Amino acid sequence: MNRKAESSSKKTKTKVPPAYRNSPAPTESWQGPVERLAWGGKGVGRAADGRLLLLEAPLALFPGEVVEATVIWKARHGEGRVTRWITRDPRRTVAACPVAGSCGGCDLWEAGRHAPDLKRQMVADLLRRQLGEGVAWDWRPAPEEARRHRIQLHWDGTELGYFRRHSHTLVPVAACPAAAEPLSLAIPRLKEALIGRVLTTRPGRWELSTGTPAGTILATDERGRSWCLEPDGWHRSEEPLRHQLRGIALRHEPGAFFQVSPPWAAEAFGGLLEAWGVKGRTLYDLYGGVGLFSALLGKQFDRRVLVESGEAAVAWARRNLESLGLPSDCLVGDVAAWVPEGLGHSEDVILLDPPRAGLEPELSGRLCTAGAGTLVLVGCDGAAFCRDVKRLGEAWDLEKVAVLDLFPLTSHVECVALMTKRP
Ligand SMILES: C[S@@+](CC[C@H](N)C(=O)[O-])C[C@H]1O[C@@H](n2cnc3c(N)ncnc32)[C@H](O)[C@@H]1O
Repeated sequence: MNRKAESSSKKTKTKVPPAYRNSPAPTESWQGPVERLAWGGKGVGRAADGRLLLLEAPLALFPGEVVEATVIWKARHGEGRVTRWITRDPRRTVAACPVAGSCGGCDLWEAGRHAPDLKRQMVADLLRRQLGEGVAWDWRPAPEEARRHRIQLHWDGTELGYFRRHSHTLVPVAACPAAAEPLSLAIPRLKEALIGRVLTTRPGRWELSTGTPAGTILATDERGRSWCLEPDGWHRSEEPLRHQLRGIALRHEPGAFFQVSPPWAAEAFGGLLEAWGVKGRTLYDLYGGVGLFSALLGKQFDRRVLVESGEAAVAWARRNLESLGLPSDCLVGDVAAWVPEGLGHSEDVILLDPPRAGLEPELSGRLCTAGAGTLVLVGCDGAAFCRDVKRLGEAWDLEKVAVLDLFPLTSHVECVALMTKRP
């Protein structure tokens, strides 16, 4: 093929959706019942020859529903997108969001008030399969009023909105019912300022965030520059976000990691750690962010060592814990490199809250040599969490598991384990 013919053939290639990319297999149509929900909210179906099928639908699937899907077959299983419902579960409801189904944010809108039941089933299935029948666990549902205190929007030069699921196609939004009301009301104000060139007009990501209680609104661009929304418009701001949570004050840079729904997260984690009686001499707060867990556990420990890779987060952790009168060593570092063999003494607690991917294998191995008597593992990806609990199981006994519904309307949850060191 000459160069011209080659380049024209490239131009005419059709765009393949990400879930179907790299697949040599053609798509085919499948019809059948959803047997159960797998981890992550996908429905499990089965082909006539018994092969497993993972089904994705934009707004929840209920076990027992009969659906039609477009499927591609991989080596061992199929992946399908639901295109039609043959039977619908009577619990399915109308989504209270005009862009539900097209925006990639909340995947359980049509489950309505039954969404927590679906999540609970999903988690039960995962924990039973991964950790065994005998593991008892606590479920902490989200309160009705839990809302997001930060949302990530995209500006394409004309429209402001969320990305469509599995794509970079913009879905314009004028409001977001999953966000705290002041944040939702700020969306059109941000768009107005972008259109009016009051704020930088370059296409890119914007984060809208608010503190606790929700009130002050900050818009942060990709370069980390923030503007505060005042009655007369947006003003450049260097101020941190401020949260009052369970009687403690925390501050952090806008745009940095903090719990999505801080009042509920603080209540859920704080209540749980209190109920579990987590206390001791030194707390190793690993992946510590701006010090949320060190602050929540406060005077339950004589001393805290916080390790976190973000320099700005560590600077805020130092200020936060100092203001709370909690003596702490806050260190910038990679937890996997920092954790030594034999960390801590029997009265110490190691608390780990890693990013989604969980713990690196060498880190789990080193934690198995620790001298600390108690370990708390927090994980926002259930599969990675179970894998890490099993790896740590070489030296640590699993005492308790709790699952917190920190992300209402989505199939995401936060898993927490309490483990004690075997003598
Ligand atoms: C899930 S967040 C938890 C933060 C904090 N515990 C909280 O609840 O606010 C994970 C944190 O780990 C930090 N992090 C990511 N990789 C890291 C690493 N290899 N070593 C240390 N910190 C890391 C991130 O910057 C982030 O602040």
